[in-house]
Amino acid sequence: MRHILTEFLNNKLMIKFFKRKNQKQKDQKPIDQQPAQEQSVDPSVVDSVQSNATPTVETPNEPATQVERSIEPAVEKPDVVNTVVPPELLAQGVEPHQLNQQLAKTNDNFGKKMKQIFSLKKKIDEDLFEELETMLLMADVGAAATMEVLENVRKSLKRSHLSDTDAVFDALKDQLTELAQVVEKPLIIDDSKQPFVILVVGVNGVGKTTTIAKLARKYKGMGKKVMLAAGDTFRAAAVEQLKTWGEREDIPVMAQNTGADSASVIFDAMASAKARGIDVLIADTAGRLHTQANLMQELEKISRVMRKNDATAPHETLIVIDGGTGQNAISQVREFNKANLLSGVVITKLDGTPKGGVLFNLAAEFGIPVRFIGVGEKSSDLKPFIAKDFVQAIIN
Ligand SMILES: Nc1nc2c(ncn2[C@@H]2O[C@H](COP(=O)(O)OP(=O)(O)OP(=O)(O)O)[C@@H](O)[C@H]2O)c(=O)[nH]1
Repeated sequence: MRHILTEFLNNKLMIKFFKRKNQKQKDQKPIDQQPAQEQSVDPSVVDSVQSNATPTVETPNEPATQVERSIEPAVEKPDVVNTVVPPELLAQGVEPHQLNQQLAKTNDNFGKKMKQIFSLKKKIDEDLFEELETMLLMADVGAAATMEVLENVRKSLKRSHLSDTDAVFDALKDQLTELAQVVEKPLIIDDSKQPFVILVVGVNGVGKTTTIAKLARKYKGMGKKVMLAAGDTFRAAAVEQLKTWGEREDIPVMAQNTGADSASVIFDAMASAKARGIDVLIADTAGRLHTQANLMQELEKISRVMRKNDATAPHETLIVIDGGTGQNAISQVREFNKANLLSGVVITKLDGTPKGGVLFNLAAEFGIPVRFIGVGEKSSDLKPFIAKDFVQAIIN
């Protein structure tokens, strides 16, 4: 029901936007009479999306014990944020991180566009709000989130009785942060679960295998005993990929032949993990197409079978989505969420796309915690999601 409403709002807003655009074109003065920046909102951003990275797996190659570090020292870049991470998250390996460079393409759609808009609009009027609405829609924020955020900006301006455009800029940033905070719930490994089981789902090519590798290395680096289960039994290549990677990293991988029952591979892996005192078991699943209902049923079956081993498993069901696919990623979450099994999201490839606004869309529509964001191919490029850092990186 909610997505029908969202689509309706989307259509309504887009129609309104294009009507406005046409009207503006009619009203437009000849280009040479306009200040150069007046063409600030560039619709071409919609088409300027980077294509997905080539779907070959490149596994990380730093030593497993390497602790994740920020890429650049904060002191050299005044824009860079250093978040104070609560001690309980630090204990889980969550560190302050700097994202400005990695999210530069999304920044083009937010920070830069906002600065353009505010450099031209010196008073708060409907025109300013229309420009902001256009900007947010173009940045993949989605209709429902756009309306919610702008409505809250209006309310906060009313409350604070502020009437300068700087206040709008700040209010918009605050509202985007508030929305992103809804999904800021880093994954905490519950040590009382032996093993803590993470089931990883998502369609082919989104970066699932790479994410599993990054997670395994991260937890191993934190001193945990990690095991992988090659539950994608549809494709021999997927099993081989995990096995080769596991051998190289000295991480055990439980696998059976192609065509084996995925639920039984994961069930056996759980039993073996228990016997070997493994702390974290990460189970891969087939890159099932969300349109294939039988594959969804299989996912439900995997969860059911896991519970025979441990009534509380899986302790985390993570969907991996490719941030560069925008609305498509939203549809994937919607489909997978029909079985109501998802407990976390990983958004990959945010470094190669201007579509990072999809995160707000996700937050407004589903509210499922975004556990990690992928901002590069190295294992250290899988970052716990911290809303303030994210917003500061895309609006600075
Ligand atoms: N730039 C960038 N590339 C990434 C990121 N995450 C994954 N990739 C790349 O995306 C490609 C696909 O990743 P895979 O892990 O093979 O994706 P998959 O979902 O397992 O795909 P299948 O093996 O086809 O099921 C690889 O080239 C990865 O290196 C990321 O956060 N940023």
